[in-house]
Amino acid sequence: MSEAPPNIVLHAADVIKNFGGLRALSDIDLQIEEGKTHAIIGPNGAGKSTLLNVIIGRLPPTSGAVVFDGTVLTGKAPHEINQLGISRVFQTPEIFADLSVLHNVMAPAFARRDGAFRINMFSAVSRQTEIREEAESLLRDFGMWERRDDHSGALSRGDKRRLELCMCLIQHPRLLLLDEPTAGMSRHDTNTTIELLKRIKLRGMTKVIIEHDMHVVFSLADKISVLAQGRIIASGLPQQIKDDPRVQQAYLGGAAE
Ligand SMILES: Nc1ncnc2c1ncn2[C@@H]1O[C@H](COP(=O)(O)OP(=O)(O)OP(=O)(O)O)[C@@H](O)[C@H]1O
Repeated sequence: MSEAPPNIVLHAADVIKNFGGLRALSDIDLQIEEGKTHAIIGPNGAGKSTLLNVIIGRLPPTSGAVVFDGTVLTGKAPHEINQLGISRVFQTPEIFADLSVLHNVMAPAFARRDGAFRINMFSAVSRQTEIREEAESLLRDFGMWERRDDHSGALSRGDKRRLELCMCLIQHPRLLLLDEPTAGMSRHDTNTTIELLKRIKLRGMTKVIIEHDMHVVFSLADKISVLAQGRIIASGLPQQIKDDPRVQQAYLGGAAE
């Protein structure tokens, strides 16, 4: 019996991005399978953040298109793309510094995906209880429970990143984009985050992860694409990428870990 073809949830097709005379992305063809963790790696300046910004609508591609679950994202505003089920954890955490940790996690859940706002007080109250319980459970999972009433602006960089991850997860995205999710974390917090991201995977969430830390990449990725000078030079299973001489040449400086 032949295997069913994988469900491609996101497809960046023939994407080119120029900044003036600089070509940051060239002929990108990237397919992300549903339920998988796809890492994008590459040296500094390779175009990883630009690619993520094109996917989430922060940058328009010069040409080409990004399609998410049959919907063309190109031309849509970032909030519309978010409402379709794509969330992103940024390199610099974007949190509400004046709110408590718990309220930060609860806030994104009130922004309904269809943009509607319910005035029915009874459903609003029960919804609020539901959201609070889920936010509390996420904070427990992420080891942030003790800090739930703290002022978010006072958190360490690593804690802000974990907080932002909780803020994404409460939106139940279909696709989670992680831009260096463990940057600024201690090795212990990095390992805790790896374990949590593995658990999210068990819930079937698709993830695209940009990461410099090879320990994180090889702990999490089902598939890896390597960007160098704006082009995808290799795409495959982690072991294939490790063994690929082009990757060792371009990214790992001639010696894979
Ligand atoms: N807004 C911009 N305007 C002009 N050039 C840009 C802009 N954003 C990125 N670039 C350039 O595009 C290229 C790709 O940058 P990008 O930040 O996407 O790389 P990266 O792989 O994410 O790098 P890093 O790992 O250092 O974050 C670089 O040459 C960068 O200088």
